[in-house]
Amino acid sequence: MEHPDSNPEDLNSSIWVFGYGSLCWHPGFDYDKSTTGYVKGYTRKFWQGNDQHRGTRDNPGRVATLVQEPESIVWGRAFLVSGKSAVPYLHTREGTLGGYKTSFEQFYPKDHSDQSSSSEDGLSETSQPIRTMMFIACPTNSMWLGEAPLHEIANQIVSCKGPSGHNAEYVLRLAIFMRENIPDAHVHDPELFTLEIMIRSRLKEKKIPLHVIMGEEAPSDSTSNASSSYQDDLDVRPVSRRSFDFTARLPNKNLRCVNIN
Ligand SMILES: N[C@@H](CCC(=O)N[C@@H](CS)C(=O)NCC(=O)O)C(=O)O
Repeated sequence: MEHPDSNPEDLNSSIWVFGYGSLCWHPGFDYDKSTTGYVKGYTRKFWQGNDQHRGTRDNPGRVATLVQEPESIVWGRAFLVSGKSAVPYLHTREGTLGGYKTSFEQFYPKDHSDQSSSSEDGLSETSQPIRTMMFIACPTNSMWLGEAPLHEIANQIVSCKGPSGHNAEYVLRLAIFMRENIPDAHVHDPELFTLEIMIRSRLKEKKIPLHVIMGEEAPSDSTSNASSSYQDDLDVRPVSRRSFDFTARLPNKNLRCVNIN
């Protein structure tokens, strides 16, 4: 892990940013291209508290961070950003408001190879690893919640919501993104998908309709049938694996606390 002091980002040049939480399905900034892939030596945990997007000061939600784990990898999505507004936006969203710190790691595109690649942005048929900036929550930040049994984390997530929506939406959309875009996603991150099952089960027990959690309109058939059974199948239309149509299908909502201008 490199630290930014040795490599201040030059706002006039392009930079790759790695996302592994809401950035996968809700980047919130313009980018030139993006691709899926992974970083090595980390595991994804829902150990960072959040009262700006998915919780409140009195009832903070849990969002993703990375914890170092030598033999693990974390799949996510990298973005090539060149605009001057993306990096300041991310520092505000992730750093100032989210308690995350900047670090730099090697990102391995899903089609990477150790062969040399001449492309200027590092992406080509046989892409080499790419140096990316990412945002990681450290245990010393004021919102850190840390480790807890997964069932307790599931209970907390199901009971939290904030200005950007329900905490359960945050986890479910990440799980859906991974399942739809990462090969064998469940193999690489069993904890994410176990948490997804726990959350879905608790929502079903509480009879909380998924469209409410996901901030979507009620499915058309549920309005016609008053006694409709619990809607536990997300209206997830087939997504193209080519260009992340996934994000195009999300309800168009800006992060209320941070507006990119
Ligand atoms: N840094 C991680 C996590 C980012 C993240 O989830 N940040 C939260 C808290 S600051 C956020 O922006 N949430 C927006 C939302 O929940 O819609 C990533 O690369 O995706």
